[in-house]
Amino acid sequence: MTALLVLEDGRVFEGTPYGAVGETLGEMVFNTGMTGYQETLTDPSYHRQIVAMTAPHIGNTGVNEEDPESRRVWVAGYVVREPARVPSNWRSTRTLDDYLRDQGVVGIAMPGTRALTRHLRERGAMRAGIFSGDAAGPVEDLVERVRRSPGMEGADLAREVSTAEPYVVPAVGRRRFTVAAVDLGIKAMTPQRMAERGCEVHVLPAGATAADILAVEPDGVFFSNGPGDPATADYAVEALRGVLAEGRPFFGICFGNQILGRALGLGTYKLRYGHRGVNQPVQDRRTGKVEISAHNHGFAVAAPLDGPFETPYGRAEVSHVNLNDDCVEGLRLLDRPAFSVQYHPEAAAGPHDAAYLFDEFCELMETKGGKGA
Ligand SMILES: NC(=O)CC[C@H](N)C(=O)O
Repeated sequence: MTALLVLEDGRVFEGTPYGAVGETLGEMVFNTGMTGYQETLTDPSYHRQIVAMTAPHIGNTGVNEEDPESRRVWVAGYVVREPARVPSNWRSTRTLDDYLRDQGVVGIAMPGTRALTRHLRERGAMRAGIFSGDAAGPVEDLVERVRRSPGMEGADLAREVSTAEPYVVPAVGRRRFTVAAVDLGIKAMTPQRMAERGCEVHVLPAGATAADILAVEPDGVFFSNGPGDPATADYAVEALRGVLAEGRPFFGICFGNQILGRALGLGTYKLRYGHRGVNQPVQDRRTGKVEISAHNHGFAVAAPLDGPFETPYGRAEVSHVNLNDDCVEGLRLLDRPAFSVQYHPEAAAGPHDAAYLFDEFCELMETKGGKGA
């Protein structure tokens, strides 16, 4: 059986079905990680995106019960070059193909993942569709279907993936801090990394207001990663402004960094094809040290790179930059206890170079947060 990957600019790739058979639409992006495919599939930030893996062999270690970052697979579709024929790992309970089929994720295995990646690097991320079985038809019709689907700019998605109800992740060992974490698409490893450092993490739905957040009486506040266009998340910006006005310690990751940028009055913009993978070089501008880091973002904050700038909450600066493209990778307030990064210090499949940022959040809570240790 044939499967087709159709891009909005009319480019078509042929392959065979992988996972579920049928039709899916989404934004076409690529991920360069050599490892961590389960974490990628279950990262809520990939909601409404079709993800192509550039690593040529996917599924080698099968699927286990421990690595998912959330309750389900979120990618809208999955593109691989060659699926593993004989998955093998002591933790594996089934094959990736089975798992994708079970979760209803339409995918394609195709020889052209390298050509696809080069195309996206030149033309930028774009809308796409995978069609197989009864869904495959005349290519002109499929291109039309893709062109009629919604794009990522202007997409308000965080509330679609967030928890409906608040829940608590208990501290491992003695509780040192109470953290209010707003789930804009949070990954399981994030509260886990905080819990390991003695944080009791109260995870709140995306729509939480400043009053809801402060009602937890937190030592610190956290805003998570999440899908969609940060320019749409006015509710989160407003909630964060309330938190900053109170002077509570704040840490944000990815979408959380973009929301901090917006709360400071900065704009966000769409990158041509974004950063998705586990080997992006980010420089900490305080120390000059370079971290190899995990990324998943298609948007970025526009901020001055040439030194501190004024915001309604005092001075701020760009704390981290990406050495590949000078993109803003972190923000820090100089007069209040708040900072954020565009990349992923929790990185479950690694690398762990940026894990120190969780320690910095704990230090802020200890010195500026009231209750402390
Ligand atoms: N992982 C994230 O939080 C991604 C943030 C945002 N959706 C982006 O693509 O830039």
